[in-house]
Amino acid sequence: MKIFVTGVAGQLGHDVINELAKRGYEGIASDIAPTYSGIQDSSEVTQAAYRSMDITNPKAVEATLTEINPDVVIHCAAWTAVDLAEDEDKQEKVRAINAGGTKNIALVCKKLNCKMVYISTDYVFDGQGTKPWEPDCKDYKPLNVYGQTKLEGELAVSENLEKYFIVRIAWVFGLNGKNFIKTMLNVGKTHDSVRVVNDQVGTPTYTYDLARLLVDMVETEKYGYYHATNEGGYISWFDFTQEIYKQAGLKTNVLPVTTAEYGLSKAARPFNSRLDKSKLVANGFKPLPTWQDALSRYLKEMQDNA
Ligand SMILES: NC(=O)C1=CN([C@@H]2O[C@H](COP(=O)(O)OP(=O)(O)OC[C@H]3O[C@@H](n4cnc5c(N)ncnc54)[C@H](OP(=O)(O)O)[C@@H]3O)[C@@H](O)[C@H]2O)C=CC1
Ligand SMILES: Cc1cn([C@H]2C[C@H](O)[C@@H](COP(=O)(O)OP(=O)(O)O[C@H]3O[C@@H](C)C(=O)[C@@H](O)[C@H]3O)O2)c(=O)[nH]c1=O
Repeated sequence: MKIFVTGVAGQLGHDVINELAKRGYEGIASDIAPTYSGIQDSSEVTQAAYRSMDITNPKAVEATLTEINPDVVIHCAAWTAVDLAEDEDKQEKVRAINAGGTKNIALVCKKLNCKMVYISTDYVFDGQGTKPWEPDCKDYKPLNVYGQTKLEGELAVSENLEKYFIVRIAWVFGLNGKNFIKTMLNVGKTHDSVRVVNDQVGTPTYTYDLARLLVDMVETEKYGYYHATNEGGYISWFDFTQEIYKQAGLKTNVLPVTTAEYGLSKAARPFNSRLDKSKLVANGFKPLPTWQDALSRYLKEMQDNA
């Protein structure tokens, strides 16, 4: 199988290419930079075949994908800076990447009759109530520009293709790129205490674990919508921070606050980001390990790469 992966200079794409290499598949890595610009951790992705491609350029997407003619595209590239996406002067670019870029890829996948995986987010929902969101629920109501444009990307895939997987994930952490854990470790080293919201509830996703599931998926024809995060239960960002400091051996005091009390975010975020993952097991896929276990392996991975 030949698999084209976008967003390899980010968290998830990096681990997807490494998972493909581990399993003997031909992975072609892509991002917007002229050459691979992710972490130099001497893993396979640093040596993989690489194609620079701006997903917002339809001609470039058509030419690159047609030349490569992959069996599968795993589309991980996105604009992921949630607060910044709210800025009036950024919104056009955010939409061009998350919605337009995804449509460009979907249209070529249709022509080539190849499978497409689109990675989406808990932020397509409004977070009302406490019931976990099911993957086939259509009550979309994004609260922010990032979520709205990711939803537009989902629709571009589902309206144009039949051979697709739309996989919604949440609260992502991986070696290569920015995430909440890295932010909290930095804050923890310089502050005695930190305020963290305890009214937004979800479950983190470790890119290393998710990459395994995504490759399992593309080996099948079990198309459709899925939710995938680590197991281990639903938690708040406050709970997550407490466990991060505990496992990292930091003594920083974590103070629980409501989103209103925190007051520093530009973008509104869903309170209820609980994702129902039962469809994974129902369709024969192996769930991810617990987030507590994932966090411990991640802290070790970071230490080994320091
Ligand atoms: N991070 C999270 O918490 C979550 C992420 N997701 C989704 O998961 C997927 C993977 O996320 P993650 O790995 O964290 O993302 P990252 O932000 O780490 O990586 C995204 C990559 O896409 C690249 N990119 C941006 N614009 C373009 C473009 N025009 N053409 C080509 N590449 C481009 C970025 O490059 P550059 O940095 O130069 O802009 C970056 O390297 C995304 O679809 C995201 O929406 C879902 C839920 C949570
Ligand atoms: C840094 C910080 C954040 N927070 C809050 C802000 C926010 O509500 C929550 C998480 O902060 P972040 O900035 O990491 O959140 P955010 O960037 O919104 O994370 C989201 O990213 C996108 C890409 C997704 O798709 C989502 O699944 C989710 O992972 O924690 C605190 O309460 N205290 C703090 O010190």
